[in-house]
Amino acid sequence: MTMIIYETLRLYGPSNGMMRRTEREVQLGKLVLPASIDILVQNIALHHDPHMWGDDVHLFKPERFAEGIAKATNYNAGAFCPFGLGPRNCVGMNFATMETKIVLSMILQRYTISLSPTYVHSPIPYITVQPQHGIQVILESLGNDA
Ligand code: HEM
Repeated sequence: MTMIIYETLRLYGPSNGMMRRTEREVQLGKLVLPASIDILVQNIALHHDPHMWGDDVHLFKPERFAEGIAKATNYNAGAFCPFGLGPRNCVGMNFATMETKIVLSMILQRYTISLSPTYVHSPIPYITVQPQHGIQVILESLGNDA
């Protein structure tokens, strides 16, 4: 389940960028950034970069995390940052991950989930990344009272 959550956050994490401000002039690769400018660091771009993830970057492959985040990112700490990075990263990270696991476990004990034929795959950035037309799913009861 952890691998599925990671891969979902990689491809469709709600955050598509983090704001930062330069305190002083800094060199970033070939770029020289002046002091006091705002930068939008697009984690969504890092998560979709084939140089980091390979040619299958756009495929939903939870197994890429089978040996952990470090291995999946080839030990590049910045390549996977759905909750941001550094001292101002998301304070809700552990809560959100635990909540996701609890909710999924509760649903999967009672139902199977499949996508409805009416579902149209169209994630769009609108403050957060969202499914443009919603996510229509079909829940089928497993017939137990778990
Ligand atoms: C899947 C769920 C979530 C994702 C992907 C997410 C992602 C993020 C990201 C990318 C940032 C910016 C971090 C940075 O600038 O480096 C952030 C900040 C923050 N998040 Fe979340 N978040 C999630 C859930 C939550 C929840 C459930 C809470 C509260 C219970 C929360 C509270 C915060 C707060 C307070 C900040 C600001 C931290 C600061 O500026 O020091 N987040 N989150």
